Amino acid sequence: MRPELSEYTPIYSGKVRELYEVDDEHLLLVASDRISAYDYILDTPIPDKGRVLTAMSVFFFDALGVPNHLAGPADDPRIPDAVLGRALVTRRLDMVPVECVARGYLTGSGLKEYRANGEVCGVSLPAGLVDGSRIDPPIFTPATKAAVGDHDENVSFERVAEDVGIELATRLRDLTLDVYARGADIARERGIILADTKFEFGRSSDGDLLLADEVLTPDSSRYWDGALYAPGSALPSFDKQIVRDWLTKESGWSTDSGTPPPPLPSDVVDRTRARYIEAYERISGLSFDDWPGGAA
Ligand SMILES: N#Cc1c(N)ncnc1-c1cnn(CCN2CCOCC2)c1
Repeated sequence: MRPELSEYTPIYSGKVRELYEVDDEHLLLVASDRISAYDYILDTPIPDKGRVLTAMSVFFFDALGVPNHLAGPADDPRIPDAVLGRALVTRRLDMVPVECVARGYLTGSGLKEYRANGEVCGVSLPAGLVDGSRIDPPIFTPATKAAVGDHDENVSFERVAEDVGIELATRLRDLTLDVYARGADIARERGIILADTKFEFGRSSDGDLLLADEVLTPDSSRYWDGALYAPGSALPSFDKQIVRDWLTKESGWSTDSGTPPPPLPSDVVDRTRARYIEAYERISGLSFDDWPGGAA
C-alpha cells in the first residue's frame, strides 16, 4: 500500500517541480506536467511530461556513474500512486547554493554576455562567434540561484570561490564539465546536441559531494536536433519549439503583449508530448511504455 502525497510535508514549490519531506533523511522530488515558455507557466499541461523527464534523469543518473542523491528506484514503495513515475525518493543533502552550468555552445544569456564584452562568466571567448557557435572546450558558467520567477545571475568562477571556497569551487567546475561531456557524448551518438545544461550538487551527512536535483533533462538543458543544427541559423529547441512556434506564429499572442499566453490546442499538446517521448527514447534507447505510472 503506497502512502498518500498528503502524508508528506511540502518544502519547496518551483515553476514545474515540487519537493516534499519523506522523513529526516529523505525527500520526494516531484516533476509536474507543467511547461514553461517565454518565462510563463502555460495554462495547458503536457500529459506525461513529468514522467518523461523523471525517466531521463534516472537514465542519466545510471549512465553517468556519478555519485548522486537518488535513494530508491522509480517504483520505490514510498512514492504515492498519484505521482508514481514522475517522482523520486532522494537523500536529503546540504545543497551547494550554485547553479552549475556547462556550455558547449554559445546561446541564450551566454550569447548576450559575449556580445556585450567578449566573455561569459569571466571566461574570454574568441572573436566572431555567433548564436549557436561551438565552444570548444566547453566552459563552466555558474549562476547564483534566483528567487522563484527571477532569472539566475551569471557569475564568475572567482565569485563562486569567494562564496564556497576555492577547493569546492574547483571540484564543482571539474565535475560539471566532466558530467556535461559525458552527457553530450551520449546525446551526440544519438544525433542530438546537448548545447548546455545546469547541475546542482549537495553534500551528504558523510561530507560526500553528490549530483542532485534533475539531471540532463530538457528543462535543465538545451537540446537541439543535430540534423537541423547550423551556427548562426535558427536553433529550434528539441522539445519546446512546437509550442514556441504556435504561440508566436499561429495563436495571435506576442511575447511583448504583456499578457499570459493562450491555452494550447490539443494537436500542439499531442505533438509536444510525442517530442518529449522521442527525446527520451532516442537518448536512452529504452521504451517509455516500460516506465512506471501513467494512465491506469
Ligand atoms: N534535489 C535536491 C535536494 C536534495 N537532494 N536535498 C536537499 N535539498 C534539495 C533541494 C532543495 N531545493 N533544491 C533546488 C531545486 N529544486 C528541486 C525541486 O524542485 C524545485 C527546485 C534542491
